[in-house]
Amino acid sequence: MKLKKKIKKLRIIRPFNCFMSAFAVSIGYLIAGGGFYSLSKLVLADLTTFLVTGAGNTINDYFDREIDKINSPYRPIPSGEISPKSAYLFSILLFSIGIILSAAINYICLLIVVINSFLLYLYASKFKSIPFFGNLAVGVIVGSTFLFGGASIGKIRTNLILFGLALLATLGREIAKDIEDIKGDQGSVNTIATEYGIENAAKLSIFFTILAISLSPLPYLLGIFGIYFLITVAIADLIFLYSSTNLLTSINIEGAKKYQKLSKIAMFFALIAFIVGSLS
Ligand SMILES: CC(C)=CCC/C(C)=C/CC/C(C)=C/CC/C(C)=C/COC[C@H](O)COP(=O)(O)O
Ligand SMILES: CC(C)=CCC/C(C)=C/CC/C(C)=C/CC/C(C)=C/COP(=O)(O)OP(=O)(O)O
Ligand SMILES: [Mg+2]
Repeated sequence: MKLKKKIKKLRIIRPFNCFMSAFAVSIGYLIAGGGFYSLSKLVLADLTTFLVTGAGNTINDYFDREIDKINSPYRPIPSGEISPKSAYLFSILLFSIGIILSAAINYICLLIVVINSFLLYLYASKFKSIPFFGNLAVGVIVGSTFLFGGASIGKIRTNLILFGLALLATLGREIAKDIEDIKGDQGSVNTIATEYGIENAAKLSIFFTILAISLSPLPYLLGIFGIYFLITVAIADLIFLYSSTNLLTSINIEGAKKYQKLSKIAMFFALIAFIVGSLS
């Protein structure tokens, strides 16, 4: 029973996001030409990313513990499963292990992890309350997963297009998530939704999502990936498009909730498309 409770507490790191981030790093590694010869670097990079993502999600819940009593009362801290102090210390431990592991890869990876760790901490404690800038910080961090995968074998510039696509799609999703969180954010966190209204936030969210969709054929048009990528990424684009039209027709908290969940599924299919592209 005790082990079950401990495992349940680990949901504070949002394991699915940790795996998804590490998966993106593996894709960046593959596309940059990583092979079996440097698998140890890939394993270290994936583990580092899993831990730093978990640390970022945990410190986010620590600083959001008051607003999450309204926005997400089921999360581990507001539900009383984990004390704020334990969550804070656990997050710092994960950041520390991630930084140490990245030093074993190379200096570029160490630099990326230190920058991302500070950005994740500052996002949770300060940037989240700066409209748009907070969303942009999350987009940059998510996009950096592809750069980190290439950096593990010394090729940081290889995945700049994937960085841009991930940044734009994440930016769209984060702005919509702030619509979903507007009740708890009101009066304590300044977001595009709280400062400029739900309708403007929805339009800006859809703008960045459509921009990401429009640019998604670039890896094919530039000859980086083949036709199988184009076919597979079209699935992701269709889900992004469906989620955006959904939000456009129901510009409210429920519409934003549905949009951001569909958008995450689209992101997963986009990752599959990148894998297909790198293997075909
Ligand atoms: C159009 C096109 C091809 C776009 C590319 C989309 C793409 C590949 C995006 C990157 C996906 C990725 C690597 C996600 C990492 C995991 C993740 C969902 C991170 C976001 O975390 C912050 C978020 O606010 C956490 O909230 P929640 O997901 O609701 O727990
Ligand atoms: C490449 C390396 C070394 C690390 C990457 C680290 C990554 C990809 C982290 C995952 C994405 C990320 C930026 C998470 C930040 C924490 C977070 C949950 C942001 C969203 O916070 P809120 O706006 O409070 O939304 P919630 O309602 O989901 O808490
Ligand atoms: Mg939060």
